[in-house]
Amino acid sequence: MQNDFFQKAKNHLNASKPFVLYRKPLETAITGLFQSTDALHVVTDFSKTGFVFAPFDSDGKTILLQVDEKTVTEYIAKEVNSATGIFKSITEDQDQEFHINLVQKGIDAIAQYGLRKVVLSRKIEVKTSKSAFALFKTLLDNYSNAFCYLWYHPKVGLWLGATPEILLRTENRQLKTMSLAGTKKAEGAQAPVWGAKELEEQQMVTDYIASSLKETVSKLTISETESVRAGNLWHLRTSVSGGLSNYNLKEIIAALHPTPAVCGLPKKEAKAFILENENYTREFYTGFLGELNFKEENFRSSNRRNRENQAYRTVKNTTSLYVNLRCMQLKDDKAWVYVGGGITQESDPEKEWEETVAKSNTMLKVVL
Ligand SMILES: C=C(O[C@H]1C=CC=C(C(=O)O)[C@@H]1O)C(=O)O
Repeated sequence: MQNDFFQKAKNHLNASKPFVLYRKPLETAITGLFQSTDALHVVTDFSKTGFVFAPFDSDGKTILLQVDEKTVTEYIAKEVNSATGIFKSITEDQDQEFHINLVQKGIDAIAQYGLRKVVLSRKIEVKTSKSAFALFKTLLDNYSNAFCYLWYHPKVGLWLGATPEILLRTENRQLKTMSLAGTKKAEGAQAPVWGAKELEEQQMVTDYIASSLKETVSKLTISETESVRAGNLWHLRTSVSGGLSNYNLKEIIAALHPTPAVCGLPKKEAKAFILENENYTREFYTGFLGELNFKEENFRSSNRRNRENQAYRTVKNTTSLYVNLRCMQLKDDKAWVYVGGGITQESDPEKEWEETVAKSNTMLKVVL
């Protein structure tokens, strides 16, 4: 079964037809969605059904993969060696100098122009001889609590990732989202002791999400903040949930994306700073991806006295979108790995550089 699943995807890739393979966090089922033509469908109002792939810059095109065929199979993850190395790219020395200067510029802009936080990132180019499918399986084996995917469209490109961050999940009129920010390298199994910089940086994301959803969400619930592990890193996470008074996905997405976990605060100024000062275009890194308006069927049986067993079928409308972090783009024998981090007044440029090195390990350890 699993061979057929991957063979079908390989055939699609060879025929230059769009598809996506993915596994949700802590699940064993992998899903393949296949589009039968190479048409480029663009999302305008988020009312259609399909798999969305959206860029960081919301002025860019959000792609919709139309589901002409769907297959699901079980994937038994292989045991992996959890050792991590330090992988150096060819241009690391120039990259380091540029990134440290960029972070310093960000800190200066925070002091001078009323920015509170800006997320600054870079792109690392490495050579790889591994196939997209081999890389995807290694992601599945290594990152069981991430959303792992392999996405392809002949007119856009080939992307892979293992992201720890949900943008949003809706089930009918229930909404769940999260604020994920703050990073520390894992040393042993113990959660780290967080510093004021990380706590403040993550709190800004929580406050922003809560205030952005104020109008559209009733009974907003904000959880305690907890430490969560993603590969060799720890992050701070707060869950946010509530009921949607008005189900308008386009509005909700516009209110959330891009959150200060990937852009900054105030949003408009931080985005302008990023577009002007990063020396590359993020494309789909720090965008979002996932299932849009899927129908989930549930069967419940009722065993009431004096009645035959009856099965009730309920259909839920669900959307599950993830932020495109810990990801890479593949082209020929090259992989571009994308990494960034949140800069605040308290940031130390050297440490921010090291944080991006640690984050890049998530992808580089599977590529090299
Ligand atoms: C922008 C990235 O991470 C975000 C998500 C978690 C922690 C982050 C941080 O500590 O800066 C970032 O906000 C990235 O991994 O490329």
